[in-house]
Amino acid sequence: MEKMQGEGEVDHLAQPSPLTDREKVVIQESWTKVYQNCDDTGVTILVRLFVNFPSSKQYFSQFKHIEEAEELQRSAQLRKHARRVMDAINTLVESLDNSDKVASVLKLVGKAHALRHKVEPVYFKILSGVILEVLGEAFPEVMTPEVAAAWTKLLATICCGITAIYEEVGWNKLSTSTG
Ligand code: HEM
Repeated sequence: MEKMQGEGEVDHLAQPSPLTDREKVVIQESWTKVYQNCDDTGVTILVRLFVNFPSSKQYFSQFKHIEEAEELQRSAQLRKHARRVMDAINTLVESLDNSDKVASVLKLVGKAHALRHKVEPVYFKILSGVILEVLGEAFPEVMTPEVAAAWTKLLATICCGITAIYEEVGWNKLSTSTG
């Protein structure tokens, strides 16, 4: 049976302390390498999410019934979403010193996924664990313990911000009222 806990240590309920200047720098430096391989890394992350947590496919009309990793990898809808996730993370990483920009990106993503795509917020936590795992495997020389700790904090901040938007748009009320 599929595990529903994120694989990493990201806890979307605990509001992390703000990133330090040093953490911002190590995130930005490490991201440069990751973003150079944006398409491959994004697709690897999304395929891992959908293979390890098959229920996360339910929201995607074009590949929700596909099980084979190779076939998932070729899906245009998956590849498009991978690119969007990576581009959004890129904007966040570039804007670590601009809290208004970070808040507006999280608001857009949170609102669209809650209201339009109706994605359970737990999947953001699960995805964060998968991101940490794949970055650690694909870039072992970059993801030192210090860098991984900074990424864990950034991803927890993202999950926390998105969960706050879900609450703001009444996600609890909506999901309990529909059973
Ligand atoms: C950091 C995490 C994520 C980011 C930055 C992100 C970003 C985006 C963006 C920019 C779009 C396109 C614009 C829109 O329709 O709102 C999108 C669409 C979508 N996202 Fe996400 N997403 C994330 C995580 C997830 C997760 C965890 C799921 C579900 C398990 C999900 C499911 C969807 C679906 C179903 C669509 C519509 C796809 C389509 O119409 O082809 N997203 N996402």
